[in-house]
Amino acid sequence: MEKQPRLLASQLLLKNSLFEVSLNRVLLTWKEIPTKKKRVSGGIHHPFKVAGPRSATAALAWIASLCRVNWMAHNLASEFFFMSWLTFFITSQGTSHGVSVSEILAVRELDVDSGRKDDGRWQKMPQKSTEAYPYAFTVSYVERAWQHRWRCSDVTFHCLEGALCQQWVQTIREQLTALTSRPKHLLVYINPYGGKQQGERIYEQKVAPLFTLASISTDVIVTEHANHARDHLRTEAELKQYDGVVCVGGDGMFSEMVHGLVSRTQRDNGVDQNSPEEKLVPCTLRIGIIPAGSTDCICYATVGINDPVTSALHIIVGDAQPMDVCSVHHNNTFLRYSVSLLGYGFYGDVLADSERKRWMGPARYDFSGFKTFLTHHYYEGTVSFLPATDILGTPRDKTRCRAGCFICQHNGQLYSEDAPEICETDPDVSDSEYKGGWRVIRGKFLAINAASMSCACPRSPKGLSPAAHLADGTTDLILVRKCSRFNFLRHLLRHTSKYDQFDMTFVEVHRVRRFRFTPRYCQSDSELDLRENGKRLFSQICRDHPACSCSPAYSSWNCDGEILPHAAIEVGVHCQLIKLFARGIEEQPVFEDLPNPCAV
Ligand SMILES: CCCCCCCCCCCCC/C=C/[C@@H](O)[C@H](COP(=O)(O)O)NC(=O)CCCCCCCCCCCCCCC
Ligand SMILES: Nc1ncnc2c1ncn2[C@@H]1O[C@H](COP(=O)(O)OP(=O)(O)O)[C@@H](O)[C@H]1O
Ligand SMILES: [Ca+2]
Repeated sequence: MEKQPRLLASQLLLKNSLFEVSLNRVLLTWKEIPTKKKRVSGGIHHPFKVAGPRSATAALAWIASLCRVNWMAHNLASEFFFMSWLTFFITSQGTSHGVSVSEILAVRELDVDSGRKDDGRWQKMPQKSTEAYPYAFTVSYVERAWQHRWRCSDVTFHCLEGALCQQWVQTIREQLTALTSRPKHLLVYINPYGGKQQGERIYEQKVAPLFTLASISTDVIVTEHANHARDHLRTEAELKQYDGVVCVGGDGMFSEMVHGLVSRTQRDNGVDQNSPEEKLVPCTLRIGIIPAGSTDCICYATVGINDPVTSALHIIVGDAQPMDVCSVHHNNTFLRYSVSLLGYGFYGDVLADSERKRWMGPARYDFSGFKTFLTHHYYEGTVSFLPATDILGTPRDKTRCRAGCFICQHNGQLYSEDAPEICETDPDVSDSEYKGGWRVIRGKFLAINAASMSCACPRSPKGLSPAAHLADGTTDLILVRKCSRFNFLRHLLRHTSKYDQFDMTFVEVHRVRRFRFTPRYCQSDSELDLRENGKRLFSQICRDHPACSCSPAYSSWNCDGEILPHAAIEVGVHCQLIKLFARGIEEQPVFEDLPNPCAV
């Protein structure tokens, strides 16, 4: 018979019950061995959950309170998850449990006599176990909680013999060492001023202990100024010694990481970033995000929640999620990269206004959003784009980009083969033209948004473009034409409800590979300075068009939370240029007889 050194099956004691514990290459399982003497009395017996309700009454009260909170928040998705969790809770009944080896975080021996684990933590041991089964080891593993949150759980097994205990610990450690995708050494940048200015505290209290538990060593840099992390990554950091880089902050901080890493990779490979047509070289190091910012949309859209512990656990287990990156150029000069939102008009104006109100923290976006909504400016210009017609998926799909997304895999392969550009015609659109596969649209726009991913965030859990994909090599170009304030409000509100924000006459959406924007009153490059010329043009336009609503000539581009210095830009998508320590949003169980709230 073939020898399987990693396979163990032992009778171990767990909370005063005997369990058969086994381990193979993919799963650690423990199953209660029924004994006639043993009788579970009083409520639901649930020996595995370390942090959870201890009796049936407590459990029901806990679930009821959470459901109530969810109901108040109108968050149906979380309720469905709770129902499925409840199913597990009742059916598990304390008899069997399984944990994927890939989700084991650590294993350590327990010094039963002193009640101390070998990592120095103290724990009270049950009296009976210590007498009969004097050796013990603890396995820490990932447990799924509500709304895509992950938590670290512990389970402690007791053994009759020391040798058996050691064999278990050693075998599990071997299994973990064999997981080559896990990082061992990380470079961490903390923005102490992001979001509510809690970055350092979040890292020290919630993340560092988990990294220590998982034997991950770190070099930590607390940034001293904006672009500190970007410049350090681009020029100084000795990247060879790290398995990944991590930022603690918001989307702006993540953007710094992307710029540092992508620029460094291009420089090392002799690629000129200033050429818009240049094929960029993908980065090998993965980026982790510990959310501590204002919007946290990258984290929310790649993990499903902006929760520091969840993100830390995704880093520890060594997840990898490829992501598209847009390059933004102006007149053959590189400006910036974007991974989430490129927004002209509404989102550009919101950002420009909110920058002056940083002291308000994350609420600045709501304040400036309200103000910008009231000003109701529109902007004239020409958008030309190259539709992505040869790929799977459209922006109006009901399917969503989720962990293991088939569309991202399929289109990713297609892009690596340099798919040809396809020319299409659409006679229905009167103000559009076609030039060599490019489509040209002129008009007055309240907003021009390009979403390379859904841009889901706590403000809009389905995002700006709910069907956008993280790694399909395209961006969804959303054009919101001039309309009444009431209609624009309806459009905005639909971002927060199940209704389709694109199903409105003044909104169109295209899945594109490249696009360009030229404002109507575009000046030659030398004289185009938004801030200086803006006021002059504003009055000129108003003189020329007395009936207009006094909109200025230019807005600014919001590029992942940074203002771009030019309005005329050219954008290209680079498929799967970077990788994150994430796996995409995991599907939550859906009950067949009920509508899936995530799918509307
Ligand atoms: C009426 C409610 C309307 C809600 C509409 C919400 C749509 C939200 C989509 C947000 C997409 C966010 C994309 C991410 C951008 C970030 O890269 C970037 C930087 O993030 P960081 O500061 O964490 O570094 N964040 C941003 O640019 C912030 C954009 C946030 C826009 C919030 C807009 C709120 C609008 C409120 C309008 C209120 C109208 C009320 C009328 C009665
Ligand atoms: N030490 C620092 N001092 C000032 N600004 C910083 C520092 N470190 C990073 N930044 C900048 O702060 C901006 C906001 O950071 P971010 O972490 O995204 O928070 P938020 O989500 O609140 O905007 C980013 O543009 C980043 O470049
Ligand atoms: Ca994409």
